[in-house]
Amino acid sequence: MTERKVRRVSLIVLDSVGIGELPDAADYGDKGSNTLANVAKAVQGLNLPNLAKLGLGHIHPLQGVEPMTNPLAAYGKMAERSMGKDTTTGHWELAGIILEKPFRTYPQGFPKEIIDKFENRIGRKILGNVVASGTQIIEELGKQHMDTGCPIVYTSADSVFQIAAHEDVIPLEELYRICEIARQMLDGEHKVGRVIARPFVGKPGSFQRTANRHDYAVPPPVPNILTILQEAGIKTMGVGKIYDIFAGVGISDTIKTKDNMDGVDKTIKFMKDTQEGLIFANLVEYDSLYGHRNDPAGYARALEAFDRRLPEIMEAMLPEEVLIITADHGCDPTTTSTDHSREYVPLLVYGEPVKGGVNLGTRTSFSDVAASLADFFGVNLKTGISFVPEILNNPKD
Ligand SMILES: O=P(O)(O)O[C@H]1O[C@H](CO)[C@@H](O)[C@H]1O
Ligand SMILES: [Mn+2]
Ligand SMILES: [Mn+2]
Repeated sequence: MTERKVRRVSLIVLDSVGIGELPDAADYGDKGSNTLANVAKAVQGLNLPNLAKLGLGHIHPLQGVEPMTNPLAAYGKMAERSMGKDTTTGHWELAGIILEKPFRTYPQGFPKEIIDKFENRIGRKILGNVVASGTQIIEELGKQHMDTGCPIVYTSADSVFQIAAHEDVIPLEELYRICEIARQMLDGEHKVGRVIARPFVGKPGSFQRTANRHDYAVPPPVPNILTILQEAGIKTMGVGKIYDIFAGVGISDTIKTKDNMDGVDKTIKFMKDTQEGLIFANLVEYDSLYGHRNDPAGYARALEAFDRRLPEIMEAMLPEEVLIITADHGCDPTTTSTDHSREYVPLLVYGEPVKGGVNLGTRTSFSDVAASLADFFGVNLKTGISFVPEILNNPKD
């Protein structure tokens, strides 16, 4: 057991904010993807003065983001070691879980025997069973769904079984129940990463998805850094999707969010209310509203909105606190693909305990974050390489 070095760590995941193709990106159809750099180019330069001050411009050339002299944070980028590019795999690796076997995906839809069994169990036929973008598939099949009462099943490049239904046709309660049936069924050989309820409202031509989305994840392997911290009596607080991504395992407290700015508000609320532990936040809109929807201008605005809130987050920090800003995969909105991209993620580590300006280089796994959390909190974890020795101010040894 090492010595505890900080009181609190705030770990903020900017969902899908990748920073350049991984060496094996071509295997995933993602050659040339670079979410941050391509968004910056598409809008002729990003206005991110606060992230620039931390050192974002040192990680990769980004139009409009200068590499400042004396950056306040230690900076680098991380490769994903697990074979995947989905949210679950990315977050689990940040928590020290390396998936040897990727979650199974269904580029041709789900096998007949699964669909037959599912239809029998829920007492309704289904529509779709294809790879699709969620907003497009409800436009395409929404009317037929309303006429027949058949839910729409679709998947993506991620390991997901998504069920879309109009809230007036299949009430939420029933939608959640049929998702639980799917979750139960999709085990063993067909253990998909997530079953997702995708309710929507409105009329044909103007359907809108609602905030009643619900994710049913497979529970993560243990131990991981969250369960280890919890067992050591260190509180773990999830903001936004974190609780769902870990199926609640290793999460002491959780708070839901409406959007990115609410995610920042709730993160700051935890920072004000709790004096110690890990605050683990996910800001999902980069991915859900802009990355998957191929909207670089919206993506840029959302990055700039976060940047404007960064000083508030920094002010809420304790003297013995470290802020880590990173991501879970890419989702380049400038490529034709509407799916995630296999990318490096940025790494910024800031706070009084940390030496600014240290180049943390190219890390071989996201699990270096977990190893560093273990190091900061003085607990043991066997995965990843801690960057704490490289950045700690006045190590007490
Ligand atoms: O296109 P929509 O429905 O937003 O779905 C996207 O969101 C899913 C889960 O985050 C991904 O697998 C992708 O399919
Ligand atoms: Mn994600
Ligand atoms: Mn996504």
